[in-house]
Amino acid sequence: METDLRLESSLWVGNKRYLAVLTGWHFKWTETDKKNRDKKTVSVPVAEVVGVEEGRVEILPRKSVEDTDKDFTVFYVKRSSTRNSYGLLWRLGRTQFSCPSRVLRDQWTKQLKTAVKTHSPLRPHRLLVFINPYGGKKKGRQLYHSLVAPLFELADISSHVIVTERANQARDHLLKKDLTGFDGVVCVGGDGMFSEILHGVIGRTQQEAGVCENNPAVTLQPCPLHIGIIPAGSTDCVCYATGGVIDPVTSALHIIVGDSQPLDVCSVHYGSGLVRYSVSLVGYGFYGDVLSESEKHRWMGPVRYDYSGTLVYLSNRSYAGTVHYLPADPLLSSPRDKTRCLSGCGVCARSTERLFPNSSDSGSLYSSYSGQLSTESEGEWVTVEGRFKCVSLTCMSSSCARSPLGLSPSAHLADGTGDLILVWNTHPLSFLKFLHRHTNSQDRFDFPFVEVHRVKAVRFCLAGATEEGEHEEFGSLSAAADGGASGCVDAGGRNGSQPHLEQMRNEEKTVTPFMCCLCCRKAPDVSVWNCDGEILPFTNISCKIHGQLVRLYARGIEDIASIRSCSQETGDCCGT
Ligand SMILES: Nc1ncnc2c1ncn2[C@@H]1O[C@H](COP(=O)(O)OP(=O)(O)OP(=O)(O)O)[C@@H](O)[C@H]1O
Ligand SMILES: CCCCCCCCCCCCC/C=C/[C@@H](O)[C@H](CO)NC(=O)CCCCC
Ligand SMILES: [Ca+2]
Repeated sequence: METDLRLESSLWVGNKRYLAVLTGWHFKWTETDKKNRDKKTVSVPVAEVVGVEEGRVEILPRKSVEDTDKDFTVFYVKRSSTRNSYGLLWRLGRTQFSCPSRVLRDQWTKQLKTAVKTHSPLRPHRLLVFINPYGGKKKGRQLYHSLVAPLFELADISSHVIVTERANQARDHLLKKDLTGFDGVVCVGGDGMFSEILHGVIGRTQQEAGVCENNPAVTLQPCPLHIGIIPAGSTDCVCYATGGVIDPVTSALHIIVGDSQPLDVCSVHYGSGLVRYSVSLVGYGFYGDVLSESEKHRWMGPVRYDYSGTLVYLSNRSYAGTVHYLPADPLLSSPRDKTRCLSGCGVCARSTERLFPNSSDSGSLYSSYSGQLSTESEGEWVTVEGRFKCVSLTCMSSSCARSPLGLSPSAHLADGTGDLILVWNTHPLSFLKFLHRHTNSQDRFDFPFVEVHRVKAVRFCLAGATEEGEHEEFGSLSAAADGGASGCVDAGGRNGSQPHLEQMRNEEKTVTPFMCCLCCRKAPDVSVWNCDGEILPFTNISCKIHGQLVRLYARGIEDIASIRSCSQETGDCCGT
């Protein structure tokens, strides 16, 4: 195949002559002088070619085509670093080539298009796009139409766009409507909008596979539809943590080239029911209180979190509880090993082999997934009881602009584990130091009142609450040998009605002390759980991490050093 696709000829860019070569994987052009000596080379991986057009074409600020016989234009990914982010910005590079003849021009465009098809099999052809017009600074619709839609058009992607009119419309659509022909789902919005898509995509997949989501012991079916995120929210934590930048053009280009980043998902259960899924934060205490306070100040927009964070910090609360956790294998990785999960991460790749052992290629999208319960041995549960400032569980680093290394800088996106961070009650100034370290690269776990554990599952109990009943449901992760499909009740999020949870919610309310407001003198005994920015109506919850349950159109955070060393130079840039 390599040899079939090879093409080599002289081409002109402006008034300079280049030797252009298309091998299987790369399209390169090298400037040559009159004595045929090589000067600089531009090399673009074929998988990062966005589009090939006949003539002299521009797409931004608006599309213009000069339909000449001997010219063609190549659009491709061009990288640049950014000052306040860890990842790389992707921009649209563009080079216009002139050929000596029309025949050669047609040969180049045909070969390039074939090479692109061959080397990026996961490129989407048809996408379902949901825009939340009210997310973040309310610019989602404008961002999509001005920056993203022209790129999708250039890449021959057809999209069905739905501007949402209510919360949960996107989730309900994914659960109920015909999704035939779509390769992926794109959300234009923030973490809340992503969460809707996540629930829709996971729920739909389990529904079609006959798997019960309520049972924490069951192995959920990985989702075939990819999810793309065009960031237009307040925190955009999922986008930041999976790419290192918050930038609509970068996200659109990752979607176009069909990048595929697996992501761990945590299911949160109460008793025998699924409550929600989470990818970034399941947090009790400080983060729950900040969220609950910030909901009163939504009108402030993204600064509501800073305002509420200050108020909650000043209220100096801590909460009693018992945390049970199931440690992950300490030989595989550790939350304090000072490594970072970067694009092509070895820890995540080895987890793919462990999670999907019969698959020869992780890119084959779970082709050998059997739907069986995990055979991994369960290990010993550990119990910790005390008073905490906060209890946080995160499946990934949860980095965001506020905290560029996140809650747990060495957490992995796709290793099948989460990091449990326990912050014991401490002096307010010590807690402030801990919080402050989230804004820089100092070790946030290097305090005597902080512990962090890499885990597969967690349970939380209010102090004094009996564990009976609840624990029987979750005591053994491998107990539900029926695959979970039998006797299952409708899971939370499936269609908006959650009758089994509604009843339990009422029961729990009768034993949960009233959550008082900040102006009361007496501090409340009980906090709330923040689950990816949603307040949970339960306190005694169980969580289980599902390795690589979904896939995003992303590739993790690119290591700037290794990209620089690959000596890529690019042509002119027509991105924004
Ligand atoms: N048309 C709509 N009207 C009202 N709410 C909506 C609509 N569409 C979606 N939503 C809901 O709005 C909530 C918040 O949206 P989103 O996540 O996009 O922005 P955000 O809250 O500003 O950002 P972040 O979640 O990153 O902090 C989501 O939970 C989503 O369910
Ligand atoms: C002295 C300076 C103190 C600064 C403290 C900074 C600490 C920042 C930690 C950031 C953790 C982000 C975790 C991500 C949570 C998201 O799933 C969720 C939905 O968007 N956001 C929030 O709940 C919003 C929660 C916002 C919490 C602040
Ligand atoms: Ca993980």
